[in-house]
Amino acid sequence: MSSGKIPATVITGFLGAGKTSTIRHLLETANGKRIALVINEFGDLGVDGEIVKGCGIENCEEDAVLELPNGCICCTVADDFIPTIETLLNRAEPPDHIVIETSGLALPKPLVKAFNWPEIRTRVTVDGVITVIDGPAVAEGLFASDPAAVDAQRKADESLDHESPLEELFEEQINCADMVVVNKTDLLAEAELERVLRDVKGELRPEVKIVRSSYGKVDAKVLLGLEAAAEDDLDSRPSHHDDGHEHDHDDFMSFAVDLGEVENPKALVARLLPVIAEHGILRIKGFAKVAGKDMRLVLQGVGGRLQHYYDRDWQPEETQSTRLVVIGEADMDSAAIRAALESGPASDRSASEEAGRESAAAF
Ligand SMILES: Nc1nc2c(ncn2[C@@H]2O[C@H](COP(=O)(O)OP(=O)(O)OP(=O)(O)O)[C@@H](O)[C@H]2O)c(=O)[nH]1
Repeated sequence: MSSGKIPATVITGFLGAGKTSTIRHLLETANGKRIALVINEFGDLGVDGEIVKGCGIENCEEDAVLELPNGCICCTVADDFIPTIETLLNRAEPPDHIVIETSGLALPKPLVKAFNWPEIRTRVTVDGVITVIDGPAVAEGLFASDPAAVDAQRKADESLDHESPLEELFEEQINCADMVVVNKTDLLAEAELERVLRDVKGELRPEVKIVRSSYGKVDAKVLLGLEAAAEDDLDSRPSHHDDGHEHDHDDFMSFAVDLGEVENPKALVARLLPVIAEHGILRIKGFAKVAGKDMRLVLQGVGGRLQHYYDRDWQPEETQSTRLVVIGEADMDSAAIRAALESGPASDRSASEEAGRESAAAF
């Protein structure tokens, strides 16, 4: 980059939209570029970092992945984010490019603003903000306002912010974008996709490019090198929080459950699906111990869609158990969800009796 600054790309997007998948593909197509990855995750299991570290991609060494597990990168800028970037910049061999994955609940604009902090301003620039969108979730109206609820809220208190937390986050993330990736096109009929593309386009600044993808398969050449210098262009990226209005951490919550050993993946899925549906769980992910298997099972749920696959052998130092992070809106009933998930077949439960350990945290 002509400025001599190291470029940084911010990858944002709602829970489960496909950020980690996009980053994996980016690393696979980076063509020898030395990329450092900063991963910020909501929930305390570090699932995304683990998945990327286990990827086996050439050029993707473990020390190139730094995790910021505190849930909301935009609110821990001074304590976590700036020191992490400084660490990367001060390495004997600094990276060619920094890629930052925000948690699905983070606001990108405060993060972009942080690139103006004197500690890093002269050495790094925001090459671009890339917002990954879950195409089917947009098509199903997950981020649209609920007119009845808004009306009821307005009647109750005129001064309230009338948008749903999901709608507001979606707007924050696309308002800040330099490029939007409409992902999961494999799950959309052409007409639905066209509608999503049209709707999203209507919300964006005119110069913002939209690309479509399936499983985040967008080449690094497309994603990197936008040269947006977004930190110099904050005014064109409107945010609900420009007036100093605080970013509310109480809209969403996460907690971890430990389900011991499961009989097989099918039984685990059968146990999870009705609970996800009944409680409107937004995201569930983690690793499972399957009876008789040496390999760890990765479990990924976005809304009612569940995927699982074995990624690698359990390591000797790891506790072989099923640990999942559950993420939802703040009013979800964590006690009922925990009870429902733990009431699987007795053989599935044996190892998890002491698992009351709740790492619940409201953000
Ligand atoms: N069918 C389909 N599934 C996808 C696609 N992209 C990602 N997924 C799946 O969606 C789930 C979530 O994908 P991730 O890439 O982990 O999403 P994320 O945005 O990083 O998730 P969080 O970091 O938890 O917010 C995984 O099970 C993926 O395999 C896609 O294009 N099509």
